[in-house]
Amino acid sequence: MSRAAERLKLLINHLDRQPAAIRAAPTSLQTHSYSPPQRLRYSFDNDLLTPEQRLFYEENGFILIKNLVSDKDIESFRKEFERICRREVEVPGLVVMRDLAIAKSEFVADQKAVSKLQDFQEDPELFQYCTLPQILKYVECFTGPNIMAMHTMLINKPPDAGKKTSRHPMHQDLHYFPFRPADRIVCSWTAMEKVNRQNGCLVVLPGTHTGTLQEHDYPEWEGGVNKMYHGVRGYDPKHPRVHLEMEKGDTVFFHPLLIHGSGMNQTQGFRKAISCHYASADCYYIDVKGTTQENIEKEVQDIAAKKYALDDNITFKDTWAFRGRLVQGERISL
Ligand SMILES: CCCC(=O)SCCNC(=O)CCNC(=O)[C@H](O)C(C)(C)COP(=O)(O)OP(=O)(O)OC[C@H]1O[C@@H](n2cnc3c(N)ncnc32)[C@H](O)[C@@H]1OP(=O)(O)O
Ligand SMILES: Nc1ncnc2c1ncn2[C@@H]1O[C@H](COP(=O)(O)OP(=O)(O)OP(=O)(O)O)[C@@H](O)[C@H]1O
Ligand SMILES: O=C(O)CCC(=O)C(=O)O
Ligand SMILES: [Fe+2]
Ligand SMILES: [Mg+2]
Repeated sequence: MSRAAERLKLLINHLDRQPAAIRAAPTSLQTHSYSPPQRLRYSFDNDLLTPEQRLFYEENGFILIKNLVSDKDIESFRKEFERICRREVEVPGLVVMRDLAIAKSEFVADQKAVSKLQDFQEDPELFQYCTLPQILKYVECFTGPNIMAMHTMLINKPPDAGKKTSRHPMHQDLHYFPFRPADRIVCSWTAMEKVNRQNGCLVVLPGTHTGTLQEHDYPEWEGGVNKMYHGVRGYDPKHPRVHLEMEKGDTVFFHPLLIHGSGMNQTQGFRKAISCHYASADCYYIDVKGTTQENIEKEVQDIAAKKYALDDNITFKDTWAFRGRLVQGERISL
């Protein structure tokens, strides 16, 4: 048995030997030196993840699966992306985002101007990504059997125009989400081509998923920051980080509290990735009033009011409830 498997077995055996009363809650029986072992809190066992993989996710907050999405599927996402850029298809609700440096310039050809598509739930070709059975099998390990696709993106990180605006500041995705519990939310992010340090791969701070949601603000960057690209306040660049270099089709699953971002694209190519945030259908909405998420709620409501041409009464919760789509099991509270 591998070391990880042994540790996992020990953890479970040790836990199962504890009296229920001690396992359940701190009581006067417990001394201060006794710290009860934790059950594996971040993942379920559905015979897919190996003990090593579960432990890795528990400790690091992400897991990388090689070669999970076929070239054929990726080519179909790429073709659809190009059709959208050429305006051959119109997708209800789709947000087409341009990089700050490009949005403010008049001289860039249209296809190259798109840095991100968001909310492609009404595009059957792209939404195919969110329903791929091999992805959902992994997602189920974190969400359980009833699964909602809550947030969809195709990211086309442009060559940096010289102002470092192609960077994505370090952040926790949970900052954007008014639903909980965090442990039943997971992002899948698939490289549509080779991604490396040169073209701005994902950068993660391993283990940060065990912390709490931090305050987010626009970082004070000289060249500016894209709309809604908030970063964790007081980011410490000395914190150990891991660059996730990936091949086409490789997929990383990560926890919504994991601090991550991406560096600038120093190549001439457009670095492409497709992603979906999933949540258990029995997650519940929260009110973010009085929390660190108030600033993003306000920005989202201002944009949504314009986008959907509604009055300003659209709630943060509603913006999520009508974008979310059931992809497995039954729709419950989201
Ligand atoms: C887990 C989730 C994590 C994340 O989602 S992090 C990223 C979140 N990002 C988003 O949600 C996308 C935000 N972007 C958008 O909604 C749209 O791109 C945005 C900003 C509304 C602009 O869209 P449109 O209105 O269609 O574009 P437009 O060309 O008419 O521009 C209107 C005004 O917005 C400005 N703009 C456009 N893209 C920008 C950018 N990237 N950064 C900052 N400002 C930007 C643009 O210059 C224009 O401003 P002005 O009216 O000329 O002063
Ligand atoms: N003040 C900040 N607040 C939030 N995130 C930041 C801040 N400064 C840098 N980052 C983010 O930290 C990550 C690392 O950025 P940085 O450009 O330093 O290195 P890199 O591009 O990942 O690697 P390399 O050392 O190869 O250039 C990127 O995601 C970047 O957007
Ligand atoms: O693809 C990237 O650069 C990271 C995108 C990201 O983390 C996000 O949009 O939340
Ligand atoms: Fe993110
Ligand atoms: Mg860099």
